[in-house]
Amino acid sequence: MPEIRQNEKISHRIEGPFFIIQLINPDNLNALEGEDYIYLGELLELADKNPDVYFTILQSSGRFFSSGADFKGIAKAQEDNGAKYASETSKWLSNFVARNVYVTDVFIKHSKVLVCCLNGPAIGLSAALVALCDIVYSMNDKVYLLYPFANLGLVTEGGTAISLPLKFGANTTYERLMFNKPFNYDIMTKSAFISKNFNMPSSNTEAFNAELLKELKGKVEGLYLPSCLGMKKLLKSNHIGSFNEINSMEVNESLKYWVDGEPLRRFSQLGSKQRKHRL
Ligand SMILES: CC/C=C/CC(=O)SCCNC(=O)CCNC(=O)[C@H](O)C(C)(C)COP(=O)(O)OP(=O)(O)OC[C@H]1O[C@@H](n2cnc3c(N)ncnc32)[C@H](O)[C@@H]1OP(=O)(O)O
Repeated sequence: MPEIRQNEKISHRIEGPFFIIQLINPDNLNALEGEDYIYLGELLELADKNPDVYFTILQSSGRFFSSGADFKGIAKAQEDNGAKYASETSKWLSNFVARNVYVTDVFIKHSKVLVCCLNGPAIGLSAALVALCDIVYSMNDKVYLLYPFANLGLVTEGGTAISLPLKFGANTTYERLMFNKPFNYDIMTKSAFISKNFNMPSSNTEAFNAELLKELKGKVEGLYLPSCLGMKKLLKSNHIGSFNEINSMEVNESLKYWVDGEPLRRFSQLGSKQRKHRL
């Protein structure tokens, strides 16, 4: 495997045709900073380039899959002033646009089958990446996806302006996004977003990950795996153009919100617990 730097919040390994990526920072509910999302993207690129890999598996740890963008990281970006950037636009192009567009693009164009082991809730950009996966399994019925853009002064990102209507239907998407409500387990099962619920207790994510991987190993036995990649390519071709277009539109639309400063005010309230998401 080609070398890649280490990241203390994300591990990876290869087992047979599976490239397994695991979020390993349960203490802050697997929140990710900008650099972590870039690292995740780089791992996906490694999996993409490896001819022995057919499935990229996303696992997590603890009680949340991921609570999204780390508000401490966003505060750091705000302090990132000095002579480094000529303007607020320049700062947020670097701290937001470039990162978001990159990680979303890597997920959109990924050629291996993307499997998400959803052990718990996912929020924000992380939830957007879950919605870009090809197959999702849940640990139990406590899982949900929350896209709190309306509560944070943001707009859709990570391709959600297209992935959510495609996967959950347009009206459900409008209602959940406009009023900042989670896509809960019932919605996810009604729309067949979740392929199987493993019905395991929330305290046992490692057992869920192990059981799911064992099941996947059984499922791929005897298959001609290049067929899986060929089918993924064809299935993806239905919407790839729209995903690429929306990725660019979303970040460009968001930029003015960052420059205006409303997301920062709201992320800071979230960090100091003056603001909460209604769940
Ligand atoms: C690049 C810009 C892109 C933005 C898109 C996004 O991703 S927007 C989404 C941003 N994320 C959020 O809005 C979620 C924020 N977190 C919460 O609302 C709550 O923590 C929760 C997820 C609803 C869980 O609440 P609960 O009461 O169950 O747990 P705690 O709040 O006590 O959290 C436990 C510890 O984890 C820390 N933490 C949680 N989320 C984040 C986060 N996003 N960033 C940083 N840290 C996070 C939390 O602070 C607690 O740590 P302590 O040290 O114990 O205080």
